[in-house]
Order: sequence, then C-alpha cells, then structure tokens
Amino acid sequence: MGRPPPCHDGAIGRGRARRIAGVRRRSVCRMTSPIVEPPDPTVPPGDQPAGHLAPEPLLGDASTQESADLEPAPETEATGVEPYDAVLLMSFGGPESMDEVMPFLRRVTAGRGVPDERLESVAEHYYARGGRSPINDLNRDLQKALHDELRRRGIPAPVLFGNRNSEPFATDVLRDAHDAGVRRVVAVTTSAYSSYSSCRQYREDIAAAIEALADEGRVIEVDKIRQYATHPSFTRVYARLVTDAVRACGQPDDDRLRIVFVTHSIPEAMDDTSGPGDGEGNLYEHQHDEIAHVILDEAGVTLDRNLSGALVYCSRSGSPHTPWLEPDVNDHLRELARKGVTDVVVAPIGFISDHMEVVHDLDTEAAETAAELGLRMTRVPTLGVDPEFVMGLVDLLEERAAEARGEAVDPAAWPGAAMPSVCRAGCCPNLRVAKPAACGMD
Ligand SMILES: CC1=C(CCC(=O)O)c2cc3nc(cc4[nH]c(cc5[nH]c(cc1n2)c(C)c5CCC(=O)O)c(CCC(=O)O)c4C)C(CCC(=O)O)=C3C
Ligand SMILES: [Fe+2]
Repeated sequence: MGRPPPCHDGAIGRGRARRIAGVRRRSVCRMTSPIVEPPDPTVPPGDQPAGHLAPEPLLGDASTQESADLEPAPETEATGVEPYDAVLLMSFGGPESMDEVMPFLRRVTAGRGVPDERLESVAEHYYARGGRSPINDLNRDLQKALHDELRRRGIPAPVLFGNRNSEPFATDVLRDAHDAGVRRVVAVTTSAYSSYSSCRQYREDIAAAIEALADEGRVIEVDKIRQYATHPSFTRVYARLVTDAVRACGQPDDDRLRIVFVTHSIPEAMDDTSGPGDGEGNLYEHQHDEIAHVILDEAGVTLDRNLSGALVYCSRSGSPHTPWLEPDVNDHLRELARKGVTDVVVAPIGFISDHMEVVHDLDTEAAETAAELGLRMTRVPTLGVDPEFVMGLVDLLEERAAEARGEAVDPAAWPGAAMPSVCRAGCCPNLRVAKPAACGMD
C-alpha cells in the first residue's frame, strides 16, 4: 500500500543517521521557558492530592483555599491559563484491583475484535501485580507536579485527573468540576504522538463526556494542548535521559552497543492514515522515527560516539492476520544478538510513564529475552515528573490559553514542525465508525 520505507530494516545510525543528522541539526530549538530554572524554594512541596481533584477545593469556601487562590493574578504579561478555569490531565486508565481487571480490558477492547485469549493473557500481567497497574498512581504524581508548577507561576487553576477507560472517569471528574463552577477546561493527555489511538480517540471521549454532561444540563467546554512529542521539553529532555543511560551502561565498543527506541505498535492501517488528513499518512511512525534520529544524534554528539539504533515496537494486539507496525522489540533483540551486539539501551520514547506496557512488555518480557540472549540491557527511564518535562507541559498549557485569548504564539518544536492545537478535519480517522470528536475542526 505504498508505505514509504522510513527505515528499511528499522536500523538507524551509521551512514543513514549521519546523513540525516546534517539536515536535522539545522532545525531550530526555541524554548518558551528556561529549562533549567530551579524550583522556587519559597513554595512548599504541598500534599499529595487525595482524590482526582487537586488538593484545594475548586471554587468552594474561600476560607479553606490557598492564599494563591484569593490573590488577584500578578500584574505581568503572564495571564496564566485564562480563559480556562481548570486543567484536565487525561489518560488511558488502568485497573487498581483484581476485580477491576476484566471490566477494564472489556472497556478498552469493546467492539474491537481483540481475541479472548489475548485478553486473558493481558489479564495475567495485571493479576501478577495484584490487579493494580502503576498508571493511575503515576498520573496522580504528574497531576501534583503540574499543580505545583502552576502554583510556582502564580496560576491558581486546579488540576483535574480523569481517565478514558477506568476510574476516575473523565466524564465524572468534569461533572464534579462543573458542579464546583468550572466552565472552560484545557486538557493535556498523557499521550504525545499523532494517531487515532493516541489523539483522536481521546478527542472522541472528550466529545462523549461533553455530550453526556450537556444532556444533564451541564454545559462545559474542553480544549486540548497540541500533541507534544516534538516539543523540546519532550525531545530534549529524552535526549538527556538517553545520554545518561549510555554513559551508565559500561562503555562497550560502539559497534557492540545499540539504542533500541520502543513505542506501542498500532495497526498499519492506523499508521497509514495518521496525520493531518492531507493524504500523506504515516505520521505516527514518522514522528517516532524523526525523534529517534535526533535523540541518537544528540547523544552521539554529546558523548562524542558513533551511536547506532533502531525504532521498534511493543504491545502488539489484535488479530495475527492484521498487520501491525514491526519489528517487535523481542525479535529485534534476537537479531542484534546474532549480529554480535552485547549491550542494548532500551528507550521507551512512546510512553511518558512506567505503566504496564513498560513494566511488563519491556522490564519483564524484553528483559527476559535480553537475558536469554546474554545481552546486557539498560532501560532508559520515562519522562515521568522530570521537572523540565513538567515545565514544558505547563508552557504548553499557557501557550494554548494564549491562543484561546486570540494572542499570536510561536510554538516551539524540535525537530520539525509543531502540531496544531485544533486538529484538522479528517485527521487520524476512526476507521471503524465515524464519531464526534472535540478539540478539532470536525
Ligand atoms: C498508541 C497506543 C498507546 C499510547 C498512547 C496512549 O497512552 O494512549 C496505548 C497506550 C496504552 N495501552 C494500554 C493498555 C491496553 N491497550 C490495549 C490495546 C490497544 N492499544 C493500542 C494503542 C495504544 N495503546 C491499540 C491500537 C490497541 C488495540 C485495541 C484498540 O484499538 O483499542 C489493550 C487491550 C488488550 C491488548 O490487546 O493489549 C490494553 C489493556 C495502556 C494502559 C497501561 C496500564 O494499564 O498501565 C496504555 C497507557
Ligand atoms: Fe494500548
């Protein structure tokens, strides 16, 4: 189907990386805030939020609110996230107990033809961890980090946390927020790339939440920040983490070491149609490929080494007859061992936290494969609550708010171009059924 070969054998580095590196290096990196700003020591670390709402009440009894909520915004050019009253951190969701595992899996795969055997084997991964995915706890950490960074900038907006596939459901969180007076919300999802699964599906679920609440007489507006995989706070910070991991991995010769960039596989048909809908497609794979290249190049320059790597995939599901993006990380490790590679640095660029795809598919399965093959494997951390990453997300929230106020913005991107914050009509389509989607032109 005319798929461009973004990377014939999946390999990057050597001749190809060097050639591409010259082009990439010309791209500009513009930061909207300094990335090494130290935290403000006068701001207390604050308490862990108890539920899905930020620690202080939304717009309730003023006497119980933080002083930041009572003071007018400081008179600087920064108007924070106005016109939004709240930030919504929106994620995939995951079970937190044994009983929640199967209902969660059924919800995720509803109408999607994922075979029962696949569901049972995925359920086993969760059961092996007491039925609890790490994802919600990690997102509560991110919720708190976003809250703290907003307060550090004097922005009083509460940070809500809501999921697509498990409690706390985004719809319920938005309902509570509406009851507390919230009318306009800016969403940041935990999924950075462009594709149906990583962008439009979130927009469909936002639209469904808005509609369900409208049916109850609760009118709420939700906008979303742009997909941020090419924001410098994502790519530059990850380049630093990869560089540190290569430093830590014990100095094997360059030709015995590979950087293995991993992301979630998706069906080829979904990748073919990912992108702004101009007929080009393959944006999901292209974004990962570009990012893997710049990270490899940046780490190579910093360390003065000739690094090589490849973009590979994990967590394939669906029918075995449907083609999904390949190669699988485990097959790739086998091939590397055959080629005499001794050390791999596994970089999960597709994910922002150590949820199940990372702790099971990489830290368990891929690590076992590597051990069987005698490969030494170092896993690069995910971005998590890295302060530079969190500051970048808050920059993006401020950028989206400025756009909503009709101000001109200069969106930072490295490499390549920034994605639009209002998705184009027809981008990353739902290939099964047409559904309304929020935060876009269609
Ligand atoms: C692109 C992408 C991301 C990254 C963007 C994002 O973060 O959203 C992602 C994230 C995640 N995927 C997750 C879990 C699952 N994904 C599944 C199934 C699928 N994922 C797909 C794609 C993606 N998935 C696709 C095309 C399917 C096939 C069925 C369908 O078209 O929907 C299934 C069903 C069983 C299976 O077959 O594996 C499960 C349980 C969890 C939670 C982990 C935890 O609990 O810690 C997270 C963060
Ligand atoms: Fe998934």
